[in-house]
Amino acid sequence: MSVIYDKIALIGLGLIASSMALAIKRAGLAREITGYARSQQTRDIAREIDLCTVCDTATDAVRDADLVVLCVPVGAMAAVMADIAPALKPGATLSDVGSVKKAVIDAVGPHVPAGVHFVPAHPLAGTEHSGPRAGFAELYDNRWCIIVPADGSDPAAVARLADLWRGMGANVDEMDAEHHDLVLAVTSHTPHLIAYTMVGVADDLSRVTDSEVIKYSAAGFRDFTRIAASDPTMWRDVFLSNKEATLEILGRFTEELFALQRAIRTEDGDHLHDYFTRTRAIRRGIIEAGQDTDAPNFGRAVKPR
Ligand SMILES: NC(=O)C1=CN([C@@H]2O[C@H](COP(=O)(O)OP(=O)(O)OC[C@H]3O[C@@H](n4cnc5c(N)ncnc54)[C@H](O)[C@@H]3O)[C@@H](O)[C@H]2O)C=CC1
Ligand SMILES: O=C(O)C(=O)Cc1ccc(O)cc1
Repeated sequence: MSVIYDKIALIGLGLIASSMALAIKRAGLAREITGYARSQQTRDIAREIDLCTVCDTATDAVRDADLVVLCVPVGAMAAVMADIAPALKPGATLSDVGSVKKAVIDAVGPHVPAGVHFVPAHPLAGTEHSGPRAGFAELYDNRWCIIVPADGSDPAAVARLADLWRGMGANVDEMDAEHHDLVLAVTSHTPHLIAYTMVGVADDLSRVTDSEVIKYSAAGFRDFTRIAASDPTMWRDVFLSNKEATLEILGRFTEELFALQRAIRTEDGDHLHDYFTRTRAIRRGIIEAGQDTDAPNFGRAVKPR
């Protein structure tokens, strides 16, 4: 791989940015990587692990950068952008990795100076861990990165960012923001909410079940607890900023749940059997289509020890 951007600036040095820095270095995709995080502690850790050139202000990090990537929680993107906007180099590309796209485009877009190319993106890869120590170079290998070109995005800037993500190991697709947010509400956001709920229910019952919930956790519940350990700030922001699509999917989810609840109450075994037969076919279809790669879901990646 060869250099795609001379200088890349990563704002927010958590799981996603640190994995980007390691994947960029692995493939030699940039000559220089700078980074900034709000907390002194995070900057100190990033320096200690030699992640990138860590700056004490966001404006120092983005100065002269050819690509700036916002890697902060979705709700923090607008404020960060307002701070760095005057320091962006004309002709630079600005991107982000937020889990929601329409709200980010609406919040960040108005701050983007003329002459800066805004190309939002979202890598469909992550874990429940946070912070600069959580990153690993393989996180994006064989995962999807969805690029969501804003209206009037420069095709050359889009193609260059796609090359960067491919260089980091990802497969790249394009989608519009609204469609992205609906697809992610189904595949990621609502499942996270269900996991949070299930773990909350188990916790509410803990007086009755004592420690048995943990002791006898089968794989399904263990996955729920893993997901429910994800960063609370990040997920608060995801739900508040993908409100419409999440509520739409939750509405459908509760309708189906009530139908299953009724089938159990009325002992309608045919309903249950038909439903589970249908869902099994969906799972098998995913496997036959080769969509289920080494990890059973895109968030299953585990940091190699
Ligand atoms: N964690 C995951 O599995 C995935 C997360 N994302 C998205 O990536 C973004 C970053 O997530 P992670 O790296 O997981 O989070 P993280 O919690 O590991 O890191 C976030 C970083 O942003 C910094 N930060 C927070 N607020 C800030 C502010 N106002 N100004 C400057 N820095 C600030 C924090 O200090 C931290 O360094 C989020 O927008 C999230 O939606 C996308 C794909 C997967
Ligand atoms: O850890 C998991 O299971 C995930 O689902 C990771 C993840 C979280 C948020 C995203 O926007 C994309 C991927």
